[in-house]
Amino acid sequence: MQQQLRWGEVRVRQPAGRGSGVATAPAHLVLPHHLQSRKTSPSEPTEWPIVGHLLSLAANIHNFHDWATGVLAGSGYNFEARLGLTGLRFFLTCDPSNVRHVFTANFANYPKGDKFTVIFDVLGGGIFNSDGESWRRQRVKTQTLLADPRFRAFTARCCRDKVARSLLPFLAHAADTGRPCDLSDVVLRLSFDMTCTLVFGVDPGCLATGLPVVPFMRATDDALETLFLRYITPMALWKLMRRLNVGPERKMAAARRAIDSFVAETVARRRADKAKDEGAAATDGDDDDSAAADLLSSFLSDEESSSTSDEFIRDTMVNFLVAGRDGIAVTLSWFFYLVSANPRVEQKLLGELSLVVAARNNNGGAAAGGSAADTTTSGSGAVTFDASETHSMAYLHAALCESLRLYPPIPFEHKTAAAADVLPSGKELEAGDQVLFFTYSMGRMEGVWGKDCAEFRPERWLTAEGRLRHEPPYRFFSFNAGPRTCLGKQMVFVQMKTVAAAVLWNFAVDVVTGHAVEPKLSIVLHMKNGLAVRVRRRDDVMGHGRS
Ligand code: HEM
Repeated sequence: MQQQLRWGEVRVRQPAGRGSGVATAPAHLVLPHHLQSRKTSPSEPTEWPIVGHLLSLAANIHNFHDWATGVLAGSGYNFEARLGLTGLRFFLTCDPSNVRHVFTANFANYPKGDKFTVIFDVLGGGIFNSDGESWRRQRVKTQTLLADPRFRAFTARCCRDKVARSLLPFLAHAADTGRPCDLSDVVLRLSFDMTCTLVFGVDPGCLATGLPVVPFMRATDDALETLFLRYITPMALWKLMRRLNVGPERKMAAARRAIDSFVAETVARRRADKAKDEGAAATDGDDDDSAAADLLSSFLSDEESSSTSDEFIRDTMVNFLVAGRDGIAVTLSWFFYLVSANPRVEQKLLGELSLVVAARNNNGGAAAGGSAADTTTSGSGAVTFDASETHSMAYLHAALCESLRLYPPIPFEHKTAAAADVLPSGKELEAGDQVLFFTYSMGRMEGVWGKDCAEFRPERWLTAEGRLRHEPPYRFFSFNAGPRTCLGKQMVFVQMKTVAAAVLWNFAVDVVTGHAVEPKLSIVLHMKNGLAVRVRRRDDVMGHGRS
């Protein structure tokens, strides 16, 4: 029987006198270098002639994040992916020393770059999409807006109210009917409503009864989905689709129209309200202390904003929306999934919450900084927690960090070298070389997080005294590192702890048996099949309730 040939091997005629027929010879003996398949370790994908690593990528695309993690683990945290004759190559890394170098030490050599700006055109000239002086100015302004004590108080209040008025009643209804729900959709709607309230001062009502389709939310979903396709499609091709208004680019154009018209209407309304308020204040001779604290209002009340174009305001607000809406939702989805699979952690979280409730009861029923009536029970009779109470919950904080380590909402970061450079791992980069930093993989490397790196173990974030342990951002990279570190980190913990505490205390969350939970291939680490769960009221959970 004729022997099956492997890729990269070729049949050669046996020289006369050594028998007839064909025999196989290693490709490197007969093919030019660029036509040979190459592989230096078993975990490394094979590099085929003409297509490079594309075949391996295509074969593993359904399991991309874990496959890439295996490749990086097997190749010492660094790997160069080459896409054959396209000439494209990407250096993949999850090496903390490379992160520290690129994001901090040699930050100036790694701007977002033109490619990012072109792909993410929906972000306009906003902070995510800018470099240099424009970025620096926007960062200072954003820092000021987010650090304003009025905005912080508004964030805590909005989140607690939304949890009490929408989330807990929704879950109570799901528990009473016993029907499963997609918790990842529920928290995405919650986070979209909260983020729109904080950014625009408008709650679009995505988490209303019946979970309605909200065109503005649908438009942002469509835009994010198309952005990922742009990332993996040759630029000339998606630009052609954009010109012809076909395929995903048609969806993107419609999404942009919907986003732009929502933002334009909201900005116009707010400018009109502001003019009215100023007119009234001039008549009364009174300054308005109760002015709205959302970011758009604060932005417009700034002196300079009267000369700021509507286009720039649109870009700024869309960037805030994109920053806020997915991170919280994605983190909470994975958090509830991990907690439901780890009863030991769940019990420790309930134990920590019991102490808060006991302290509240000793205090006459009032949470610190608020009255008992508006901070402890929602309309459905469920208990909510105030930011002043969740602030001290170190174990809950640690469990959220642990979730962010294993499932970072932004699973990879992309940088292009402006000038030639040598990375600490030894990799020599030329100007224009692209580097992909695999945050998802870094959270799963034994050399970085220890032998138990695959386990969900919040204790790794705590000192022996139970205080939070600081992890440098180049190891815990979920919020980025260096001068472009996430500006929303402090506020998202306030929001996520408020949501997580209320859900955990009032409900037991069980993932529906047989439901396959896996990451989606996207620029954001959503769940591919959602998170089908059943919720039960804690009061009804025998032998599993809180102490
Ligand atoms: C769990 C939730 C969140 C996570 C995991 C997260 C993570 C990140 C990451 C990885 C980046 C770097 C993105 C890049 O440059 O490619 C970033 C940037 C940023 N984040 Fe967040 N983020 C979250 C929530 C928020 C929220 C709620 C806000 C508030 C509006 C926010 C504001 C920002 C801003 C303004 C930047 C840009 C910083 C700059 O380029 O200088 N983030 N975030």
